[in-house]
Amino acid sequence: MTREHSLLEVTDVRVAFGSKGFRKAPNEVLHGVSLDVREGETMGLVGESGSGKTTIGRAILGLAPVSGGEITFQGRRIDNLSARRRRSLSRDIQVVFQDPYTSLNPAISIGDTLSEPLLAQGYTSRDARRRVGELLDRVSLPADSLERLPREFSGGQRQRVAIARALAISPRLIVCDEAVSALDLTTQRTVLELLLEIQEQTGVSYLFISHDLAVVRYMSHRISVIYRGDIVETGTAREVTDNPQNPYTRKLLLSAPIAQPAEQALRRAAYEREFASAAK
Ligand SMILES: Nc1ncnc2c1ncn2[C@@H]1O[C@H](COP(=O)(O)OP(=O)(O)OP(=O)(O)O)[C@@H](O)[C@H]1O
Repeated sequence: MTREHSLLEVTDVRVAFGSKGFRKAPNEVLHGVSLDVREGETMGLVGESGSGKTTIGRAILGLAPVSGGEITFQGRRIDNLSARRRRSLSRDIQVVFQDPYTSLNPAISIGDTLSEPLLAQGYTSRDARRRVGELLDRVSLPADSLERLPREFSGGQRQRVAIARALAISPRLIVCDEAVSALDLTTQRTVLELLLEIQEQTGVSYLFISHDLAVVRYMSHRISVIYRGDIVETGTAREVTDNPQNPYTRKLLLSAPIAQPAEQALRRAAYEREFASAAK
């Protein structure tokens, strides 16, 4: 499949912060980033803290100032949309954030949280109620969740609510920004399985952003690696993790836990040899 078939294309995107302040030099945090997400695939975006992952997600959502390059969705430019057209794009592109404790409004019941995007898209209250029931079922939350407030749910359950809200109006793309990072390992696993099942059933695409290469490898068809605002490597999940071309990717791999300790030791030794010879 070529880039012409991409659902989302980010091409040479630059983002700089702080340029409006008096005498403040703009701080460019994305230096011409390109990546694409195809229909029905999970594109993983991995890099260490501060490398620019969230900024890419925010640029796609129209929440970061794009100073160069372009972003297209289904072939149409979206980095320069009016607020009204941006709102209508939320039908197609949704987001699940990291923190299930702050991403839900604490004063709004789960039922209202889920019906709000449906009513905004013109659902009647009856159709919205029916759809909310389906969504709760889809993310395996009990039907009596409707009247309850977010504080009555665990972190994993709240993340299920956030996923149900993102799914409500059947988007084509969900940006998952560290969507499981705040959860314990067992809960992470069940939420990841849920995301995979949903993709299988609906064909939704994910841009799956995480600092954790093990999680990204598990979820993604392809992976882009970002380092200090530049994409340094893109390939299939297997290419990037079995045969990384960039030294930074190899470093990330060393810190990612893998199932076979012996393989990890070999990888580490090869990496250390390579760096020792590069340093000579
Ligand atoms: N609104 C902002 N104003 C100024 N600088 C910002 C803003 N948002 C992000 N940055 C800077 O941009 C850089 C990239 O941040 P970003 O949040 O995209 O990184 P990240 O890879 O997602 O990191 P993390 O995994 O820690 O969330 C950082 O140096 C950050 O300080």
